[in-house]
Amino acid sequence: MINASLKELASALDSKKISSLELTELFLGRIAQHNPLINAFVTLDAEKSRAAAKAADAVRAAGNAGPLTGVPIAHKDIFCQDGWRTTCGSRMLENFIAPYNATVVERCNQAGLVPLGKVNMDEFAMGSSNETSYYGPVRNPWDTDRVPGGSSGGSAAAVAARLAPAATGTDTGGSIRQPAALCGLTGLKPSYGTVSRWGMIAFASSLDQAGPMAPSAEDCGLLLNAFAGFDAKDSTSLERDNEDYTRSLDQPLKGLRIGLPKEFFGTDGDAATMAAIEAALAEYRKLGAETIEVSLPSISQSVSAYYVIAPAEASSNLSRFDGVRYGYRAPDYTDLNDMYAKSRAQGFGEEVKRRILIGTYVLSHGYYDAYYLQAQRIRRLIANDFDAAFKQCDVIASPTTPGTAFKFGEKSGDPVQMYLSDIYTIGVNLAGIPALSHPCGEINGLPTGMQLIGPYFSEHRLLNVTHQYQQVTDWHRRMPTAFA
Ligand SMILES: NC(=O)C[C@H](N)C(=O)O
Repeated sequence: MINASLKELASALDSKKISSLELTELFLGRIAQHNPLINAFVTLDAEKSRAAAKAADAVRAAGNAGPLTGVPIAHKDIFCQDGWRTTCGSRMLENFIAPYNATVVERCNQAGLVPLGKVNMDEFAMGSSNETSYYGPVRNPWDTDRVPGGSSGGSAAAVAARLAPAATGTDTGGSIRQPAALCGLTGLKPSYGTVSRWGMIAFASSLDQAGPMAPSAEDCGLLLNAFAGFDAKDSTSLERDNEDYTRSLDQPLKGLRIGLPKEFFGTDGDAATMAAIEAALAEYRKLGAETIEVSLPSISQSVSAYYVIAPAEASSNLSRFDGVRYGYRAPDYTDLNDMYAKSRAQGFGEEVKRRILIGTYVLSHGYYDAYYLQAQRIRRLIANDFDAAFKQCDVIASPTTPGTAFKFGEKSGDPVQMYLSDIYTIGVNLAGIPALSHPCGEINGLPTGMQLIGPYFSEHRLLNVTHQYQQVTDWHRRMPTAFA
C-alpha cells in the first residue's frame, strides 16, 4: 500500500480494501516512526487529519467520491492552512496560525485529499538544500548524510520515504524540480498563472508557482487536476477553461521531437549525470522520439538575472514582516524603529537577510537601471530563446541538476555554489513556461532526474511524455530500502 500510485490508492478505497481513515493511520504511523530521522514534517495535527479522513469516507459511502477522495497528502509549509501553524520555514512565523486556506489547500480539501501535516522547507523558499530552515535541515531518505534539495525538501523527503503518497510544492527557480530529482520523484512546475498563488506565502511573485510532487507523472496529473485553474483572488491567475491534465497520458511518442540545448550539454553536469541523461534519451528514442540540437543563447545569464529579480521582489514582499501585525516581535526594544530592526534581525535567518539586502540594493536609486532593468531585459531574451527553440521541437530535455544529492555543509558556505544547483531550472521560471523533473537513473545509490520543458500550457504533453517513459522504466517506483 505504501508504494501504491494515487490511482491504485483510490481504487483500493473504492473497493473497500481500506478506508481513508485506515490509510491515514497507516501514514501517520509511518510519520511517527520515521520522521525523527528525516525531519520532513514540522507540524502534525492527527485529530484534524483523522476528521478529514472520516469526512472523505462519508463522501465515498454516499457515492460522491472524486478521483482522489480519501487519499492523504502533505502540504508545504508555505501554504496557509486554516487553523494550522504555517511557518514558511522561518522563526518569523513560528507561532503563526493561518486564519484561512490557500486556494491550493482549499481545492485539495474540496477534492477530498486528506492533509497529513505541514512539511519543512528552506526559509521563505530561499535555498536548494533545506539547510536554511529554522526548524532544522531535512535529510534525504536515500542517504541521511545528504540534503534532499530545496526549497520543497520536506515535500520531497516525505514522499520519497513514503510518509505521504504525494505532496504540494512551490517552485520559484527550481524548488519543485531540484528536490524531486534529488529524491527520486516526479515534480511539475506549471505555466505561470495556472495555479493560484492566493494564500501561498510570497517570495518572488512574478516567478512563484505551486505544483505537485509524487512518484509518477500520472499522480502529478491527477493532483494538478485537483488544484489548478482560475482563481479570482489571484490577479495573475489566468482565465482559462479547466483542463484534464491526464487526457494525453496514453498518447504514443512516435514523432516527438526532443530538443537538446547545446548550452545544457556542456560541462556543467557531472559525467555520471550526463550518462544517465543519455540513457534516458536512448529510451525515448526507442519509444519513437527523435532528438535534435537546439540553442538557448542567453540561458547562461539566467542565474545572474534570477539573483537580481528574485531578491528584488523578495525585499518588497518580506517588508510585511515588521513585527507589528503578525509574526515574530523582538521582546526588548526602545522605540518603533528599534522594534522593526530587532524583530527583523532576530526573526529572519542569514540567507533571507542576504536576499533582502541584495534586493533593496538593486532596486535603489542609481542601481535600478544598472541591475534590475538589465535583469528584466535578460529575462525577455531568455523567454525569446525558448520561443525560438519550440519552433524546432516539442519539448526540451536536460539534466535537472548538475549532480546528485550533496552532503550537508558542502555548499552552504558558498552561496554561489548553492545557487548553481538551479543552473538548468531557473531559466524556465524567468520564461514562465512549464517544466517537470522525472527520475531517470541511480548513481551510487542516489536518484537522478531528467528535466522536460515545454511551451506555455503544455503540462498535459510533459506528463504524457513522462508517463510513456514510466511505462517502460521503473525508476519512479523505487524507494529507499531503509523506509520500505
Ligand atoms: N525557491 C526556489 O525555487 C529555489 C531557489 N533555489 C532559490 O533559492 O531561490
